[in-house]
Amino acid sequence: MHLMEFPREVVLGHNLVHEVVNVAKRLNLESPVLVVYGPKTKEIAGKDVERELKSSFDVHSITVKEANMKNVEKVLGKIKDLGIKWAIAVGGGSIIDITKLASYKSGIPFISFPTTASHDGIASANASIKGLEAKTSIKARPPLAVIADIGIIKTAPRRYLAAGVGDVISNITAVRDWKLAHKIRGEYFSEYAAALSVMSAKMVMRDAEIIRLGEDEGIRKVVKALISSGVAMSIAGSSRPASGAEHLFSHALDMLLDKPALHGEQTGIGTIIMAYLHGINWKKIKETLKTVGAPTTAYELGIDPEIIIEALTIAHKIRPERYTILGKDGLTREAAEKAAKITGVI
Ligand SMILES: NC(=O)C1=CN([C@@H]2O[C@H](COP(=O)(O)OP(=O)(O)OC[C@H]3O[C@@H](n4cnc5c(N)ncnc54)[C@H](OP(=O)(O)O)[C@@H]3O)[C@@H](O)[C@H]2O)C=CC1
Ligand SMILES: O=C(CO)COP(=O)(O)O
Ligand SMILES: [Zn+2]
Repeated sequence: MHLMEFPREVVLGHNLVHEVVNVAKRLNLESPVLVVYGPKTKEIAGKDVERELKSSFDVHSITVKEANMKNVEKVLGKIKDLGIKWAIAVGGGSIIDITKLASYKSGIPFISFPTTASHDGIASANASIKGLEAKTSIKARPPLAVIADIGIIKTAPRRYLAAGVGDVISNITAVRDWKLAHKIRGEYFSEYAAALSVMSAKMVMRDAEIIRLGEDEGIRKVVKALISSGVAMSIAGSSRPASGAEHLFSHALDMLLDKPALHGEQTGIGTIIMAYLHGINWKKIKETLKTVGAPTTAYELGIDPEIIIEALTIAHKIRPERYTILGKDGLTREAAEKAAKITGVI
């Protein structure tokens, strides 16, 4: 059986803190609600969401930070102890993932209230939690609703919007890898999921000049692309349409570094290199990332070139069941260095 679940409502616009109660009421959500935020996102929007909800619901809140199992358990504990009926995640990818997994494990719905446009987990059904045996995302459920306030997302440093482009542009190489796995390994391939995923990437590439400005129009475009990318993953029933070898490279960096760069920054650079390996137009990908202000070199990423090479050589081991351009044996050190040098990443 292949169950596809999607958000019931996606609200995109301005001053949406006031809209949270209306959305919750339309979805027949009841008290008590748990608001989940991080230390920063509490100040950015969390407290306001909490205040607004208090007019109609019994409200509890919790501050968490890193997306690890300890924090998921903390949120789960609150949900169980307080008999929470639904949750709302106000934050970046980490806060959304913690809430997504806790809500899935406890069987309650959650609303996604992103404060950045930096990742395509906003509307997706999977959660990335660190410290698990799986170094990649695991299955959960998508949010019941997404409320994306452009004014709030605009307050995030520009770096986050550029990272969002890096996460969406990954779809180009992810779908190439998926097609390869379909041809070579007979893996299930969804034309619809692949088409939606590639379209999202192509649209941000086309609109890079608008996105670069960091104004409302560009933010809207990135948010829509991130949501579409999440929907493509739900259609596929896995992160396949949005995660190929470029994501394996990013996961490898996460393993090797105490302080990795932003997820989307790393996947963007991974896309340049994997596009080169696929023999497609990697220069166009690099140009798009440059245009939106995303890093395109190890130096800009703040990562030692040696670590880039190492990540490229170990990436294929991270999710061996997902066939990619890296093949079963991965890149030799020489091949990794060459690919990184030719593309100007190191
Ligand atoms: N589930 C999925 O399908 C996917 C999941 N991911 C995951 O998402 C995570 C990456 O998300 P990302 O958003 O890049 O990073 P984080 O969620 O880790 O956020 C990084 C920092 O940005 C802060 N922040 C959030 N919003 C704002 C704002 N408006 N202004 C200023 N600072 C802000 C956060 O604050 P605070 O400290 O308050 O939290 C945090 O300190 C990774 O763990 C990745 O694996 C990525 C793609 C897909
Ligand atoms: O980040 C993701 C999609 O953008 C999720 O990918 P993974 O399943 O590789 O963690
Ligand atoms: Zn990603």
